[in-house]
Amino acid sequence: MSQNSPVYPIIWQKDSVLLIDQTRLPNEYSFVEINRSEDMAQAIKTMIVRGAPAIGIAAAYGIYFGAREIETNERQEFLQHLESVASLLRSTRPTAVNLFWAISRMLKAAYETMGTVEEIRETLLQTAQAINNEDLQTCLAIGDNGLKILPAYPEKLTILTHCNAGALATAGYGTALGVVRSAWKEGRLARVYADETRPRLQGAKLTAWECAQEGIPVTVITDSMAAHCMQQNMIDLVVVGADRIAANGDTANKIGTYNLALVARAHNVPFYVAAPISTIDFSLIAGSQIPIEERHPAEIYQVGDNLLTPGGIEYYNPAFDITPAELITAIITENGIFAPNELALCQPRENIMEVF
Ligand SMILES: CSC[C@@H](O)[C@@H](O)C(=O)COP(=O)(O)O
Repeated sequence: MSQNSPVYPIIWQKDSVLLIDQTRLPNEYSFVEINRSEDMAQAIKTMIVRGAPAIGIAAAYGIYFGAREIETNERQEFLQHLESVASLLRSTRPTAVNLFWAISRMLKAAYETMGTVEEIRETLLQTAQAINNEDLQTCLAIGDNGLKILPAYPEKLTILTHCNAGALATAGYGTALGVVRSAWKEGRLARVYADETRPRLQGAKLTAWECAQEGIPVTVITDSMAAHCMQQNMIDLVVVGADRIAANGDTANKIGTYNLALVARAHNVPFYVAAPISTIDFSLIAGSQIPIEERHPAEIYQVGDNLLTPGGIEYYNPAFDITPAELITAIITENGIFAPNELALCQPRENIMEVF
């Protein structure tokens, strides 16, 4: 199995969590210490921690912090309090299903522990740590599975990716960037092209930073340059992450992913999604049912203190879009590679979404 990358965005230490502050990268590599559920909810909302698997892990620790915040030995009162912490954490970001998946798994662990409140707290800590550790293993497996698609392509590949689906967006290593890392380690990667990813620039700031850390050759382009690069035969394949995949394979990912998939189809460039099975929402028949987060328009009109647009105008700032399954070549998971219309074969680890 592949070796890990050195970037861990969520670190458990003694009785708090250290988050890499992703709003400050690449200019500053610093950590924020969190030990309260409300602060964890705020960190997810403000994108100190971001990326579908990472916000799931962060929310799991948030539930554990919530469990420490109530002084009671009464089981029912304790579980009720956990439910309200869960509601707060669920309200932070609507699109990435890993958030809801992780919270459900935490609540299930609490309900199924028949011991004292203190024993439930201990179970919750262990469950949060398990979610974190498992995600790292999952990403390594996705990276390894990604290698299986490479024989069909040139010896030295150029891969285009969008947003940041790297170590920073997961427990470590990454999903789409995990495939890139594995290809690099196998000597199969010539270069990765990173879309800058307007408006929050996760590609320019985070993906480029991660690649630079490990010496992976990276070229940042603006989102509007992808079609030109494909027309010039500069791109062998596209690999992106996902925030939520419906049962029919329609995939929600960072805004601009759909454009990229259309452009890739127009140029016969294969378009892969790399994601853990916890990102598949088998309760949704199609992508049209996936809730799309809308964020503050300042993300569009303001950079630092500079205003980019005139006053008195309107904005629309959806943070994600839906790529229809028919534009996706295949979905790379920890359990193997699946055609988007064959997702039922990948066997969800547990269909927890239906339990709660
Ligand atoms: C492995 S992360 C996959 C996705 O979460 C990623 O591509 C993405 O869209 C992240 O969006 P963000 O708004 O930065 O949380």
